[in-house]
Amino acid sequence: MEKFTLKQNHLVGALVAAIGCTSLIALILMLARNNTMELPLSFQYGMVFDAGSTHTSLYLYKWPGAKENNTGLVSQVLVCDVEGPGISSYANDPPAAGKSLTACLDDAKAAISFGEQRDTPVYLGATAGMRLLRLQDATNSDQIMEEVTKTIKVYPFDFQGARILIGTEEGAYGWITINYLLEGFIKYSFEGKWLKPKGGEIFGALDMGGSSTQITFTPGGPVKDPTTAVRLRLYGSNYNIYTQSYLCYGKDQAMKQLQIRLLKMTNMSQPVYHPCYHQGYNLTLALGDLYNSPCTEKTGAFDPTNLVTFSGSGDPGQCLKLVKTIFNFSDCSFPPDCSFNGVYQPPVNGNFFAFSAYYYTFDFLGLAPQAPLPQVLSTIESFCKKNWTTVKTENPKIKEKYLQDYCASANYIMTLLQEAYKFNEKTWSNIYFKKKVADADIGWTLGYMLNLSSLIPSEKPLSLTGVKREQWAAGIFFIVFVLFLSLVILVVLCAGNLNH
Ligand SMILES: Nc1ncnc2c1ncn2[C@@H]1O[C@H](COP(=O)(O)OP(=O)(O)O)[C@@H](O)[C@H]1O
Ligand SMILES: [Ca+2]
Repeated sequence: MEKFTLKQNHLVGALVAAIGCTSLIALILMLARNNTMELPLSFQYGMVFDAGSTHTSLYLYKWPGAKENNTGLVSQVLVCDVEGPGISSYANDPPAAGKSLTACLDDAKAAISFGEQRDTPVYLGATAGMRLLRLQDATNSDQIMEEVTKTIKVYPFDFQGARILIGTEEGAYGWITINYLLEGFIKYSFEGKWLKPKGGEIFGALDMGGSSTQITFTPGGPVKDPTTAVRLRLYGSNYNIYTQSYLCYGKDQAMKQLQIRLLKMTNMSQPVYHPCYHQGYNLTLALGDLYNSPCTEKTGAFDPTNLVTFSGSGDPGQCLKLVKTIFNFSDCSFPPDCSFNGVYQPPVNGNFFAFSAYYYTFDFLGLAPQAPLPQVLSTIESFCKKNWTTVKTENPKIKEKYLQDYCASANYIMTLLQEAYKFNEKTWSNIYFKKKVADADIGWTLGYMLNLSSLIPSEKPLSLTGVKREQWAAGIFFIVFVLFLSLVILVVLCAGNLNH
């Protein structure tokens, strides 16, 4: 009996020692794994060409590599401004559109380590300038897209395609960019958990391009026109957004529309007085340059070489009146929920970022991101009344192509925001005129890349490393506890054996 108990004790002892050893190995392995998690992370890169109607820019982004890719950690590394005009301006020389991109591609290549280049996705998205060109000449727009594709393919990146975005995408991706950068969808908390930010606010997006303009927001009620609704599932939550893109209502096409109205009103008698241009400013254009867009098409014959001169009269009241004539505020199939031209829009809701030409115009006028409405109105009025010589001498460094239009574009912006979108004295303060959020430019490019590279999952990620911190702590605690218990049992067994 005694012999048998002793044998049993040895057996139990061996078993406990084995468990102890296994626990010790597990502990060492877990600690080692934790150490590797603390090692500096490698980065992955991605880039997007924003081929706008007036200008192309390349945005390079980076984020920590490996498993950390679905976190709120994508940041902007560089922006490269392509020399020359937008790609749609190369209608007569498509290969030149491709060539224009090489300097920026070289810059991006220099910024990415050799080993990472092949894994770097590159996208090119063209917007309203190419939408307009496609309407005029689809073959020509295809040629330009082919040429930019050819150029990018020469580089050692992972080219993901060049395409023309539809207005809905342009609006929705701008909205995703803003709310991603604000961490409005999800936030990585201090305790290492993914949380939906409590009371975290979702911002709307107001984008003013050269050829189109977009408004995107989460409405307070249901969307009555399904063609304007976009459903998104991001990090386990559903978002129903309203988005609308207005082709021909970007800043530059709107400026052309004003010129056409004036020409029609004045019956071509020269010069044509322009109330939105400063006194003393004269602009002479060939009719061919005026009627060259689907937004300003002329019915009937005309001589494209004929010249027309617009002469500034610097009259802000008349300018506002003129601006209103390019909107139709009377037709509406969803009364009273229309912006203009019969387009449905629910009442604006929440805060908004107004970027691109909205920002440039307000920034030029020296207005703060949230300048009060009366200050905005008086600033615009006094600026429009300045004569051209004063405007030029006060702003020697500003390009004339921008300077000539700030009065007109400010009045255009105010009419669009107040009369069309229906921002009032109360909701005006919900608009922030901004260029950047969290050190990244506001625009559709980041949202586009996040979506196409699956960097924003539909469902909530478990945690940063795949193992929650509490689970990891519980594991360590359990192993240490088993080790301690094994030690106690061994000591008890040894003491028992000695007694025998
Ligand atoms: N410094 C500036 N001052 C005023 N306007 C600017 C400035 N820089 C860019 N813009 C305007 O911003 C707009 C950018 O539009 P863009 O992205 O090229 O066109 P789209 O988005 O319609 O394809 C254009 O109207 C351009 O004139
Ligand atoms: Ca744009």
